[in-house]
Amino acid sequence: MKNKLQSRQYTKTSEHIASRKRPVSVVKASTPERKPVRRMTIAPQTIPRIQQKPTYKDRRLSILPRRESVAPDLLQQPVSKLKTAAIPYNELHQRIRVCVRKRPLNKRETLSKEADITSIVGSHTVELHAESHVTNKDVYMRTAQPLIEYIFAGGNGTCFAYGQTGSGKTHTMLDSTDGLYVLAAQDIFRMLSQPTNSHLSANVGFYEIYQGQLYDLLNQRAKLTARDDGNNNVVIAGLKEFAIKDKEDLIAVFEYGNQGRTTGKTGVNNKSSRSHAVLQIILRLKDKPSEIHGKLSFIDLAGSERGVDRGDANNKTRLEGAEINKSLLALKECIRALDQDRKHAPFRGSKLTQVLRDCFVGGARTCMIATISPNSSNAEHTLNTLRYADRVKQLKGESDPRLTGDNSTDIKTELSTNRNIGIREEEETAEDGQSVANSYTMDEDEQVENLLDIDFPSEVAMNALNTPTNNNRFWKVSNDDYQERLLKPLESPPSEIFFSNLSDPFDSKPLELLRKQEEKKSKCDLERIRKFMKFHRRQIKDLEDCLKEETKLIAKLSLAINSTDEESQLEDNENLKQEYENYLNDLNEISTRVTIGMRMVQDKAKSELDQTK
Ligand SMILES: Nc1ncnc2c1ncn2[C@@H]1O[C@H](COP(=O)(O)OP(=O)(O)OP(=O)(O)O)[C@@H](O)[C@H]1O
Repeated sequence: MKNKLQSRQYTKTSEHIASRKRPVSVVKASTPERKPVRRMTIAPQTIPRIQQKPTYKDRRLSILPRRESVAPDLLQQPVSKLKTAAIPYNELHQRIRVCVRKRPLNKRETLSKEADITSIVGSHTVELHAESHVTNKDVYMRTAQPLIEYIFAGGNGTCFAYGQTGSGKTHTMLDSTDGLYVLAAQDIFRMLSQPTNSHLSANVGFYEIYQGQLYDLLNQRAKLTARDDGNNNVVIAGLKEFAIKDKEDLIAVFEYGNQGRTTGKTGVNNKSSRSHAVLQIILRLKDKPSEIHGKLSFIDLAGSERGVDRGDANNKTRLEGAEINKSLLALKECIRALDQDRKHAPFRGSKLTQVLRDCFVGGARTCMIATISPNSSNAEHTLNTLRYADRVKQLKGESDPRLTGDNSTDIKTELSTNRNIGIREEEETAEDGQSVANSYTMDEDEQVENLLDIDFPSEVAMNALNTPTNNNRFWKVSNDDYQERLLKPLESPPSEIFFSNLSDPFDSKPLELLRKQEEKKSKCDLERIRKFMKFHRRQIKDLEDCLKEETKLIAKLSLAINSTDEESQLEDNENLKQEYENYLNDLNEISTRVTIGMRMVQDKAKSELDQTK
């Protein structure tokens, strides 16, 4: 492979490849002794009920063919044939597709006799609910493959995996044997070999977002900047691309870049991604290589995690975890804004959302793969992921006939009309923001709390996995019949049952537990007040930090202005322009943080007020 690389366009980087025997920045976490993990156990008597309970079957849920029923040679066919053979045509016209994928129980979970409790989770708004026997190839057929034709028609496609740590995101997206990117490459090169596409060539770029900074994984981790090209497209300035001629080239380049990816060991995953990775396959016009014809991005998000998932993690891992959660919160905030049809979505809230912006707005096609773990101790994570998936699926735009299954619309025409459509990305103002998102100085517990607890109200929450909670935000029911069918059987034991290891679950004495719960309530009130005060203090501190940062920004810009020669050379002007642009970008980010923080206080205060009434 190396020879092949050297003989082709990789000669420039062959030294890098040769010199990089070890990953450049692999986080070498110590192998900590695992602390006992608080497990959520589900009382055995609830499990048969869960399994018997029929899944809520949604009309829109299309069940993936089982592995054995997928024609083995399906992938050998041209995509256009597949369009009619395996995938309904209108799927190409869906703006956002959502798939939920469950991984099998792992060895540790099997050994500790954890049950697979997710077989009943039917997320009724997603296109695909992939059980654990489903292969990457199967998932590919229903998610990324419909995007291939779209990028050849000149569009942008994005496929991203979201889920808790250890739930199978990397396995799905970036496995070097049958990750979605490998399967996509097969189809892309098959399409490229057709005479109609002889004017196109394929390139690859690969970068990661680590601790709020972009790093080029194919260029010695050079720092990168995300910019807007003025047409609502995100451009990663300085990203190094490599021309690729076949699938093997792509795998080689990927593996080279992947050595530089930041990974680390957590309590849940021995090789946990500590960064968000973005692999892009870019189609360019051969006679005008500066122009992008179409682009397909595979995004392997770092997993959401709680303190307990990190095991006995060192400080660095904890900080990484906090940053990961923060960026995922910012993503959630954008999805929320889009869903509420707000004029501005806070895409500048984090680097991740800046980069992901063009897969949610404009004419892009996006597919989200929500990965979930099957075991009971991850049930809350699982629910959270499902709520996320559900909310993404319900994004506005689906009702737009151009984005649903209007077969009469030619993809190319649609693309040209869609190109300039898009929600303008700007920082949100206090008036239109309705945020619960991030705060840059939240401690990690608070961040996790926000990520997991303040959530989208969703019907998905009404499945059997829902842990009973005092907070009834998730239990909004519009339809009596629905409540009758789904909620009633879930009138369940008190939440302690789900959180404590009962020696004999059949002797759980629910009445006694209820009494204890009542006793605890008065104590909780005081705790709650203290918790809120702590949260508020942190918000104030964050606000102060933001103001300090703004003052520094102005000082820096003044310095640049003062040191610019009045009869300036062209170069000086260029520098000043760049300085001013940086200043405005930074200011935007800080303002978003301030707005989000203030909104967060407002939301939380409101909810406290409701609870104290
Ligand atoms: N569908 C699957 N079938 C078989 N094994 C799987 C599947 N999904 C995940 N695994 C295995 O589970 C482990 C964790 O998966 P992976 O690293 O992909 O998780 P992740 O979601 O990317 O985690 P993190 O966010 O911590 O990076 C790996 O050993 C992987 O091989």
